[in-house]
Amino acid sequence: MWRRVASVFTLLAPSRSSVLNKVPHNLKFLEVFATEVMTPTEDGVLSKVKTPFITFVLGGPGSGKGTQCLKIVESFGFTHLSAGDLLRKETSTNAKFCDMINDTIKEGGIVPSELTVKLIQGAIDSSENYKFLIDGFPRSEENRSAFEKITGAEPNIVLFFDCPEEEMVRRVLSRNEGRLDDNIDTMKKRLKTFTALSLPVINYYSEKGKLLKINAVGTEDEVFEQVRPVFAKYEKEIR
Ligand SMILES: Nc1ncnc2c1ncn2[C@@H]1O[C@H](COP(=O)(O)OP(=O)(O)O)[C@@H](O)[C@H]1O
Ligand SMILES: O=c1ccn([C@@H]2O[C@H](COP(=O)(O)OP(=O)(O)O)[C@@H](O)[C@H]2O)c(=O)[nH]1
Ligand SMILES: [Mg+2]
Repeated sequence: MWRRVASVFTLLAPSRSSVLNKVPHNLKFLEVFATEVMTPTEDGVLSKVKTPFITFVLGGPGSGKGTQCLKIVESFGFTHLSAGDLLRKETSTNAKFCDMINDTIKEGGIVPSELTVKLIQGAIDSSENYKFLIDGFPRSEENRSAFEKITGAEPNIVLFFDCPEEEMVRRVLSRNEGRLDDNIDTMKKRLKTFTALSLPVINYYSEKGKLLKINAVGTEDEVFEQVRPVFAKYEKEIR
């Protein structure tokens, strides 16, 4: 029997009310690409539970994460959650955090993990889908450990768009979306943040054998031809 799991975030957080509260707490997403676990229902019968398939999409600013995510959505039906978009949206709906988020983005810094994780968690919980691209998060080891601690979940796979700095600068400066951070001063700061705080996360997942490195140089379609086989290979298993 297939059941969709309403929340990914209860494996280590049993206080939240969700179908996953019934999953034994020591079960984690250790198996890369595994999307089902056996879990006892209320009457004690074991049944298959479909667990969310989480892909972290990482890479420097302007490396093409968002662009490739849209293509993955089109071809493979994932739900795209851009952490940056969630934070930008929060600035228009949450006066309390508006200035803090905008100032952090303008300075090329990283917003406190608890807020970002809460926004990602809310977006996953309110989605009917079970396949997620989490774009632009985690940006630091602290982000990563907060996500694991708060949600009890880990990504199934991690994509890394590897792009030279000069190319990222070129792309960001011609992005033309009216963003606060698409200027040369902020970009320099963002690149420093990326090297100092985000690369360690990428190395962490590389050591765990979860990292899929993509050469981000080339046309959008050329880059996607490297991305496509990753999802095509596992499409049946995560359906
Ligand atoms: N392969 C590519 N070649 C040239 N420009 C690209 C490519 N991929 C994306 N872009 C452009 O570069 C800019 C940054 O891309 P985006 O997807 O927003 O990157 P990120 O989300 O990593 O910051 C956008 O204007 C986008 O249209
Ligand atoms: O998990 C996140 C994601 C984004 N940001 C902030 O939002 C900015 C823009 O992020 P986004 O992912 O939209 O930028 P991109 O890399 O796509 O250009 C970052 O530089 C950070 O200041 C953050 O603090 N935490
Ligand atoms: Mg982006």
